[in-house]
Amino acid sequence: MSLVIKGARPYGEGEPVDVLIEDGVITAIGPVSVPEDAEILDAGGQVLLPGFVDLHTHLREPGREDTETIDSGSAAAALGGYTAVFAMANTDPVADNALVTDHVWRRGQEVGLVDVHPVGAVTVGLKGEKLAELGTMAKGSAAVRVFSDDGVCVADPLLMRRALEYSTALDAVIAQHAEEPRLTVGAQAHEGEKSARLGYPGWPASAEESIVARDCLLALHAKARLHVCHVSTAGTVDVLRWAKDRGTKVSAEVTPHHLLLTDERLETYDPVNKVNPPLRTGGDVEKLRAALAEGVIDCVATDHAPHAVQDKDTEWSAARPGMLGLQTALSVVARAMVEPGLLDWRGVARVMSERPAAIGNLPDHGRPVEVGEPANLTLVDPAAEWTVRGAELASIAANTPYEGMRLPAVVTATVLRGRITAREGKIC
Ligand SMILES: NC(=O)N[C@@H](CC(=O)O)C(=O)O
Ligand SMILES: [Zn+2]
Ligand SMILES: [Zn+2]
Repeated sequence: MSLVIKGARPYGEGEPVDVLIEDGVITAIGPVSVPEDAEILDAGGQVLLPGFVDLHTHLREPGREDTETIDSGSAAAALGGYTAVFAMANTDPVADNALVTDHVWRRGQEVGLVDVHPVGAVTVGLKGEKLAELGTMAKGSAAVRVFSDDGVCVADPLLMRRALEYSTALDAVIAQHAEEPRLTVGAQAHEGEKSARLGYPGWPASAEESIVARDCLLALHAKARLHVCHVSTAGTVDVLRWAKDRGTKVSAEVTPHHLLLTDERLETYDPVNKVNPPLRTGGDVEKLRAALAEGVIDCVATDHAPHAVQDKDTEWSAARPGMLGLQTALSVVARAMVEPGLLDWRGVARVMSERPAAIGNLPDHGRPVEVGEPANLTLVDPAAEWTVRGAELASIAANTPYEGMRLPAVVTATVLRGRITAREGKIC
């Protein structure tokens, strides 16, 4: 099986080249002689990047298949340019044992559109009381290497310390949803001028920053790897910089929505804007963008969080937090980072593919677009624009905060191990 991508610009640099892919591996770059049986993908000078890797997605299977399944979520991922995603453990039942994590992995391979790597829960039932069997999940067919109680924080410092210590023997990383629960009881929105004026109970920046600081110290002393989920405040950036400077093995992600949207959206009272952690201020957004450009924040992760209409389109306080993200991530990053000149396409490859693949221990993703490398690739038309319509996205749920927005940059094809999984907005 061979595929030729004709006239693509790797990383958006230089003159267009042809890329020959045989048996899932890039075998030639340049002007290539096209094998007779080869499939042709005409790139027309578009940008060729390594396939995107999402460290943080909620696929809702098992348990809430009315909002997303591994099937529908894989389609959304492929259409968004992803070749690998990490599916969070807050399903029902919780992915706190190898039975569930192996099921998620197997189902992802059956669907075959994207590698679905299950995240294992840190604690049994996400209850924060006792450690789950991390070792059994690591040894299963899913070979789990990322553990997280995302949705809730591992708040108990002793449990967090034990999880970090235990993870070192598994070469795993603990991904923390940093939210001190005692500081966010009843919280509904970023605690600030907007929430005060509009009457939303506040979610203070310090609830995130205090946990990140604590966990960085625990990780440093345990010589363990910590990953901070969905960084949302300027203060967290300062803590991360301080921790990295002292040699802490800490990595961090930021979501597309925290790079683009602010608590100005609270004015609408529309729960489509409700998310955890909450949308912050313009000043936070500016600092998050700079930190991502600089590398203090390592990568972009979507925190794709589908919710049913009845759980979302209700009064603000009753609505579930979370937003769709897989199919809009690239375009939002283009708007927030590429258009203002904070990242070029090589930088996009770094934050959406290379760094997340390295953090998630995926040897075959996030690799350079070079001969001998696995053909996990994404083709992007940087000049195109599109209008977001929740109903037209591949997800079962439709809770996008970008409804009706015109966004730059379109994913025109995704290639997984040499096979086209998505092309011109359609699943292959
Ligand atoms: N981000 C959210 O607002 N919601 C996530 C949970 C989480 O990421 O904390 C969800 O599972 O819906
Ligand atoms: Zn979270
Ligand atoms: Zn999440």
